[in-house]
Amino acid sequence: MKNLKIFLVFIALVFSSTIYAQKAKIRIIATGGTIAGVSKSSTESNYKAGELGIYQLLSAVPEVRQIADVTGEQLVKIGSQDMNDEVWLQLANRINQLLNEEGYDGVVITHGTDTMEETAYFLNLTVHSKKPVVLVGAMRPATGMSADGPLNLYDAVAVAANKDSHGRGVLVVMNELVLDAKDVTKTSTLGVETFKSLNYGPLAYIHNGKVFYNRAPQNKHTYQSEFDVANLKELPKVGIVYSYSNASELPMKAFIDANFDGIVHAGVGNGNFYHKNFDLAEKAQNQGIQIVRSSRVPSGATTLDAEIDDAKYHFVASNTLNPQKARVLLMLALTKTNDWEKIQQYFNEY
Ligand SMILES: NC(=O)CC[C@H](N)C(=O)O
Repeated sequence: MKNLKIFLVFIALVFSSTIYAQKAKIRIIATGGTIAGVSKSSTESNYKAGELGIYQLLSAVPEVRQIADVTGEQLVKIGSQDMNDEVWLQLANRINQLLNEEGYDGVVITHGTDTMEETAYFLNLTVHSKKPVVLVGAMRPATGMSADGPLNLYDAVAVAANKDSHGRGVLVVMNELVLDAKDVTKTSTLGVETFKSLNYGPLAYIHNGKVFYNRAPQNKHTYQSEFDVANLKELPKVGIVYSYSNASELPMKAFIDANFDGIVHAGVGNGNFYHKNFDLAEKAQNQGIQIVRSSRVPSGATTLDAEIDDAKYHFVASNTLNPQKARVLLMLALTKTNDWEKIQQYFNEY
């Protein structure tokens, strides 16, 4: 009887230690945003983003400790409208370190939603690992009624700890969906269902912490990426010019005069220009400023049956990349080359 008891305790110990050993080691990097936002009352719509620290966020979801071995660090505490190249470079380098040198199995980044899609795409091109990197945020502040942050954070850790998430590039987890960095975009200023993949649909849905994948991104990313920011102190200067009827040429002119390295044109329809901006863009390209033809239309590509002959003007078609993501790829492409054909190749591959 005594031997049986010792045997059972031994089995329980071995069993629990293997369960513990199997828990993925996940690092959370906190940057701010509404997920860490605080308002005066639970119904207050006016709030301050990025107030709470990482361990305060985690205390709202103790359940994450059941699915992963979670630790955290605070990189910055900002609303993501203030996201910038410097923080992007720090973030990419830190994630590469955590995954490739410090033995973490996955990284979750808490982030404001305003520019989350840009950060996701930047990391998709600069993190070199198959391990999951997940961005997560919230639309309601942490102190709001039915705050969406705790469930989103729980889901993000579940996705980061899931073996099926490997090799799918950087992911955005919001509102029980997994969305890929290239296609995801914010579509509503207020709704919790704001993030959508308008061209290809979500990669997976999540229910009770279980992740059900439907597809994998077809473009190159993360472990296949040839972009490396490890030794960069800054990124090339690329601006965005927005088009509309009777558009002014002043913004395009200002970027040219300020010697920007590239301009992304958020054109109308299939990437079309107001004629005065077209003339300026042609002139800029001849001076060595790269022009990417994107569109203000939320979905579809700027390539097929375009009214503009890109090969003639040496313009680069953004394909399905929206202007803010086309800017990210153009900045990274310009760290490698100033040849428009090579840049177009990057836009076809990434
Ligand atoms: N829902 C949000 O996260 C918006 C808050 C803030 N503007 C940000 O992007 O950080």
